[in-house]
Amino acid sequence: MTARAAGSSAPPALDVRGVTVRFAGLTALDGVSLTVAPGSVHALIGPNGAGKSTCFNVLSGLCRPTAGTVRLGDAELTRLAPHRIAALGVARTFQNIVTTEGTVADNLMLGRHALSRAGFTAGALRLPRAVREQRAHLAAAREIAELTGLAPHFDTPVALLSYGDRKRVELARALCLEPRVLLLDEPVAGMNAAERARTAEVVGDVRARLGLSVLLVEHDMGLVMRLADQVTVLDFGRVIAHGTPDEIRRDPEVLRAYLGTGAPAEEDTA
Ligand SMILES: Nc1ncnc2c1ncn2[C@@H]1O[C@H](COP(=O)(O)OP(=O)(O)OP(=O)(O)O)[C@@H](O)[C@H]1O
Repeated sequence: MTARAAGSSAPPALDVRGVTVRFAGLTALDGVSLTVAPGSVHALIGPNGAGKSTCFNVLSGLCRPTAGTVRLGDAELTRLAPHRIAALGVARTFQNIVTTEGTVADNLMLGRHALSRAGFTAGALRLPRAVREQRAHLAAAREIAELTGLAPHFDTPVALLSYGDRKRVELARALCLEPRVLLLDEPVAGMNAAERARTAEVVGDVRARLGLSVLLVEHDMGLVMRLADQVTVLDFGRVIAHGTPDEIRRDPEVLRAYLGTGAPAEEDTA
């Protein structure tokens, strides 16, 4: 795999400082700070409406914060356009988007598009440089397919895959950007127990093999507790707790925040 994905050097820390987002009178995020340590899995949890998706939207450039900063190492990400944030090594998946078009290979090659250097004209004319580059991208896409368990389906139309596999195509497509930080928005939402367990395994493998950092939004507490090194808890746009999964499980503020929406009980992802 190419240099950035090989994990030869640890990714820089993703540092979120005092981020506030207001939507016409509603404060969706209120001075949120958290740091995703290099190479760690960091979970962002909280009841419905707590601000998790808004936080992801700020980190990926879809939403401009009213105040605060986001940095990846020395690079300032605050208010950059989404494609510039992706180019700096932050890739994301979306909660509700599940691919239905093209083959697995087509989708992964779309993920490689941002890394193409040869340009459209050179590609269309099949100039040698463009052909070589295309071959290298295809090889990288195959490696990602292997890592995410999609290799047997590489040439299969995604419409024919199970829901769990289709959601993993999204994860694989984000990985094709060779990110240093991966933002996973509810990667197991809607999956059955077997699919959730498989995805948890894939995320663990991805982190171990590629050495990237993962920020994870997920309602499945079993998955969070199993994968996360650190957990930040949001409630009504504010950070109410931060710690290891064990500390979070016992935190009275967290238990209080979840009362009425169901305590953060662990679902079975084993
Ligand atoms: N574009 C928007 N305009 C106005 N309000 C918004 C907008 N996006 C989010 N909100 C509000 O901001 C708050 C935080 O929403 P957000 O979607 O970030 O929460 P969440 O923690 O991701 O919730 P869930 O777990 O249900 O996905 C909610 O009150 C929501 O209604």
